[in-house]
Amino acid sequence: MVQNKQKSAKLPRAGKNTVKEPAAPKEENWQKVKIKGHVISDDFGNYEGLIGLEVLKDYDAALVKSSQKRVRSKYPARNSESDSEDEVGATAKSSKKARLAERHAQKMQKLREKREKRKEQRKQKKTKGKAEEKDAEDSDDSNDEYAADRFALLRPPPSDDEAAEEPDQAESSDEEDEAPDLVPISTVNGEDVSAWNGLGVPSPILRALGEQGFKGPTQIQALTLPAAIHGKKDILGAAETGSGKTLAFGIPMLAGIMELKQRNVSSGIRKAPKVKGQQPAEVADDEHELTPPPEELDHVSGASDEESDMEENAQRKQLPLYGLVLTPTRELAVQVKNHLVTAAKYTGIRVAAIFGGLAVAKQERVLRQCPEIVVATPGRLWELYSQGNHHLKKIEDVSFLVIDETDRMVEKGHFEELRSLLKVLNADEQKKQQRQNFVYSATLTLVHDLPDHMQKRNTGKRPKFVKQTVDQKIESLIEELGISQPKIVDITSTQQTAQTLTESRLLCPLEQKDFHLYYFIQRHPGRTIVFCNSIDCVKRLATLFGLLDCNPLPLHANMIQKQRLKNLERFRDSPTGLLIATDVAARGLDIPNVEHVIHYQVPRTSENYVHRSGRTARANKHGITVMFMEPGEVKSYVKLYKTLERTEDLPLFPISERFMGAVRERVNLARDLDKEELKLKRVQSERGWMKKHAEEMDMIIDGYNDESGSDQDEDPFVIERRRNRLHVETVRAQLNALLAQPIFPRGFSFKYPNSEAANQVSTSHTQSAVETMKAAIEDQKQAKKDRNKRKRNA
Ligand SMILES: Nc1ncnc2c1ncn2[C@@H]1O[C@H](COP(=O)(O)OP(=O)(O)OP(=O)(O)O)[C@@H](O)[C@H]1O
Repeated sequence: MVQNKQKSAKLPRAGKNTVKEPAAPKEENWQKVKIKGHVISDDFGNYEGLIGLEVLKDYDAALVKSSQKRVRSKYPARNSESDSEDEVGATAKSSKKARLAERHAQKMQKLREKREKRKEQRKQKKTKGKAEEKDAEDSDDSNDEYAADRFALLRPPPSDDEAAEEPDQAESSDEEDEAPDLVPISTVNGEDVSAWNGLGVPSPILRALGEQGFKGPTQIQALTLPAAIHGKKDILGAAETGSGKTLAFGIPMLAGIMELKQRNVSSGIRKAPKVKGQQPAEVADDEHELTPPPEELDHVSGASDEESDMEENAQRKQLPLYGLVLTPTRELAVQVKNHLVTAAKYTGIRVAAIFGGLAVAKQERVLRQCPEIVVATPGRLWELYSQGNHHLKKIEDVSFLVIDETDRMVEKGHFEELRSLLKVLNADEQKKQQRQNFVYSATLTLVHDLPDHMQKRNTGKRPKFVKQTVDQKIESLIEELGISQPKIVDITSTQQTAQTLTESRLLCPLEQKDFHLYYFIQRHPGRTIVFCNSIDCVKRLATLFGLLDCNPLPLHANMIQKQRLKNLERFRDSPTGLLIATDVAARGLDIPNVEHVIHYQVPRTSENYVHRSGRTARANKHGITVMFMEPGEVKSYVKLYKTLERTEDLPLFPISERFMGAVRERVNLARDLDKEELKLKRVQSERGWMKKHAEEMDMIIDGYNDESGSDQDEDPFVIERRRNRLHVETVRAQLNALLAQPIFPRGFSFKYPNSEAANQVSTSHTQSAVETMKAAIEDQKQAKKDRNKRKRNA
């Protein structure tokens, strides 16, 4: 249903790196064209025939763009500032109810006029071009190659003077009421945001995006928004870390909720498949009184001025829960909630986060407000749901389900509660079909080699076990989650990590890892996350680097939740912050300007490597990752390297031995201090224990009961404690004296030998870690070329 010329051009297929930039439209003259591939009918879209195009697996975005221009001319761009001024003025003049009623009456009047006009036009058209139309349809139908469900009628939205459309579509013009939300706005605060137009982003959301400085969609957003907003399709999206996946599901969910509210429907963004003799659960009512646009509802606090608390509670109990977002970690739940709140600023949609570690009573209070979107970790959600929480009971009817970091969430042995939740969510087939699902992760399409024990059993001609393909992985996800007909967008590169990330590794014996870490932090100050494989390792490093005055902020699952969130806040606030964390911080956390990610230990899985590394180099910024490897970790590194389909070893991060002496001295002193402090604590706690028991038994033991006794000096415990304390103070004084001196003097510049290059790499104190590494990579390349040249000449 595109023009003949476009028909012959191959439409891009969604798939690994296959989604291409759209070509410019060639002709404006639209007509029916057959399209190969699956076409989903447009249920609730506002761009009429366009939707057919947008929901196509292989749709051509160029066509959408050409139509978009027409839409703009129909709804000329508004100046958002002057609009908002008008609105303020209007609010001052009339009461809210009167204004809404007036607006509604105007809309209905317009709608009636339009319908009349269309009917008139249709009549005229029918008598004129009946013969022509029939011919065209006959020729289409006679072609057996295309089944009926593979057709879509695509045409630009009608302008006032244009011929009319298909009767059934004209009859369903109640959806035109939603058009004003899609009126494209071109500027927000003087910034051009027109790049968002045509994707279906309602203007209140666009306004909030513009205020955040998001001038246009990221690639994953551009590729998924039309199918999600217009086509109401389930989305399975894989894109690199930091590429804007949160808004790729957040925007369609908010847009969908706005639409449901306008239609005054509490659930079911999609029409349920028709079953003979059965009415769909909820049908949008043509003549239903429109709910006020969300931005005009005083959702959170305003309404309570006029209503009593009880009334308000009773009303809120009726408020639907439209969207549910599940995340694997508590910190991610908080972050996603914050992203959604910012994007929903002008929609009046309320969002809450529910997660473990905080008081249940507090979260129940939050839920009593009946937020329209709940972002949650599966454990706490299931706990509250099982207890019969009134608002969470509504998850059975949610219209939008997001499973963020899906591959992690469905991992065997994790998040058992997710399976229970899915059973509840998918219990009713009709509700399941009506729900729109979003499944996103940076490593959704990463597949693993068979584990060693399986490979060993693969003897003989017919292998017993075969590696799962990407398609199989996706199919099993679709089945497990109960998704129907998703649009799959995979734009991850083969290397899986962000294009702007510089990757490197550092080889050193186990006991030297601390030296190298301290060297790195001192040499390249900047916001750094150090990832460890265990909580014990995090604790040890946090103590050691605390003694070295690096102000480390630990983050692991055994910390109390408030402290976890506080440490993240502090890290966010400090430009040279040092976060030492387990993989609890590996996924999804979006902390701006993280410059370095250090894998203190080789990650256990390639997914962890990709996600840990993805805390830097986000949103097209540059960043570096350094993987510390001791000889015992080489095997894990090789496995990781194979899964990530790397063909070249990660380059080595350059270290200057010249400064390592000073580094070792400090780290060793800090280690001593740590040991001595531990000893002192142990002696003290032992003494406390003895004293307590002595008191309980009403006994007097020399040296334990009273320190001021005359024979105290003879007490071996007191003597030992005094000696320890003295030693601790001496070591601390020594360390403090050293720490007062910079290791790398300001203004220095030096050359360090590169283990792979014959020549030396020069650096200066101002050079960042990324620059240092890039220079080293260039040098290593040059050295390799020189070596090959020498070999050829020899
Ligand atoms: N259209 C946009 N323009 C500019 N910045 C954007 C846009 N969309 C999102 N961002 C910003 O990009 C950053 C990364 O986004 P987000 O956290 O959604 O990435 P992600 O793909 O979910 O990453 P991860 O895989 O690590 O979870 C955020 O700071 C977000 O505010």
